[in-house]
Amino acid sequence: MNQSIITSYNEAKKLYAAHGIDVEKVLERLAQIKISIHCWQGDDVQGFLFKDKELSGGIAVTGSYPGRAGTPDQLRQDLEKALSLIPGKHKVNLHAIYADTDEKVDLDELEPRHFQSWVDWAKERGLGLDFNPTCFSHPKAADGFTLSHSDDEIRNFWIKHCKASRTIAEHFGKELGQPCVTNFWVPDGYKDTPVDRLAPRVRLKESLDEIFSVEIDPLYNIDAVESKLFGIGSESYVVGSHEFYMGYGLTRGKAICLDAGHFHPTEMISNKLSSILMFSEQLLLHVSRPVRWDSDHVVTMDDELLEIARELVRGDLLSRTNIGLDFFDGSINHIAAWVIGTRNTIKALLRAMLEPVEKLKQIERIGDYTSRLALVEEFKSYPFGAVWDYYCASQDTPVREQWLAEVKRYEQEVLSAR
Ligand SMILES: C[C@H](O)[C@H](O)[C@@H](O)C(=O)CO
Ligand SMILES: [Mn+2]
Repeated sequence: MNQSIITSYNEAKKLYAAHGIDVEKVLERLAQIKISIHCWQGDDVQGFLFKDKELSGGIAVTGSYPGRAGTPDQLRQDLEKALSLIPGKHKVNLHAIYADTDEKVDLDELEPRHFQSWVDWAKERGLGLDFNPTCFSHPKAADGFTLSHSDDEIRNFWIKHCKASRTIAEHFGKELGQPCVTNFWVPDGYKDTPVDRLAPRVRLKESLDEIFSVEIDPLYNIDAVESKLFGIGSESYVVGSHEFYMGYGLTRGKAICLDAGHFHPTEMISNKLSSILMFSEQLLLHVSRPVRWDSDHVVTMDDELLEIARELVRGDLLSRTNIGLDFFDGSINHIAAWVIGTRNTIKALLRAMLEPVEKLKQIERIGDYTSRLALVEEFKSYPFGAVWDYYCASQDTPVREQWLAEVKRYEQEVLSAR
């Protein structure tokens, strides 16, 4: 390792040690944290099951940056490149439309064998897999309703798909020796104000109860349910609102998924974590970045990211929180997007771990808000960057922006040939 990285790290260690922070222990802890890296950033949420299907469900990818993955092999190759530039051991998050098969198979007929190549790949690389049923980009979701559809035939199709998804997830968990988190998100909602808000919610509840009626060992699969405030075409009403899934998750023992982009623009998910985890065993996060709306921008080191990380660290919530990413930016290099968003998420956790949490809590308890503000502000410019550089180097990943040259080289040699 470069001597200047070691020298800076040792100096930083002394500054943190003066506040009782053991940097080596922090790095050991950081290395245990898995981020669930979403495959869909790699191909603008296209998937492989249905060729040339329009993305639907009220979500949108803008931009047409060249080189997106067009086959499962390309997507895995790109993920490997991204993973080689991100410190730590992580998980990859798949959607059902990423099945790797030549068969003509619909969503309700998917089986674990259609994902065997992903399992083999993950096993070989020591990665975990997470999963999502895909309740969009399909003719049976064309009118914007799936699990809460008023037509039983359509609703049953989606119930079957979600059941199949849990069987696939269970297989992932068994094969990979770590639980697969299966996240249920449906786009169902109305563009304009509905007359009956209740009936679709009753149907969604019934569909979910039917899906979850099959017991699966949590050693293999953990279910999560994701709410949303609005989508494109569901501006006035979303069936699976935050209140709906809070109630559903808490009464059914399901993890609640909080997506940072699924709330009012000034409503932050960081302020929800300690409340939800007081009553729920587990939580799933979709770390994303809304810009004016649920725009799924690449995660940057903004105030909210740091606040999410602080909440997880200060409340000792990390062991019960599954951290997933959810952004899709088609205007920049797809691999760079993964690397920037994932490195930022890990770096924010490191920053949070390098704060004198116990000391700050004690100061707050005795009402010394002056010292609280002073210390929190001073710690913002403590040398966490030196610790981050050391961590990246010690994990055999590029230090600072060195990863960018590698992405550019890969773009020249691999992506530009697609
Ligand atoms: C593709 C994902 O499932 C999707 O982004 C979902 O998680 C979501 O956040 C929809 O807005
Ligand atoms: Mn999401």
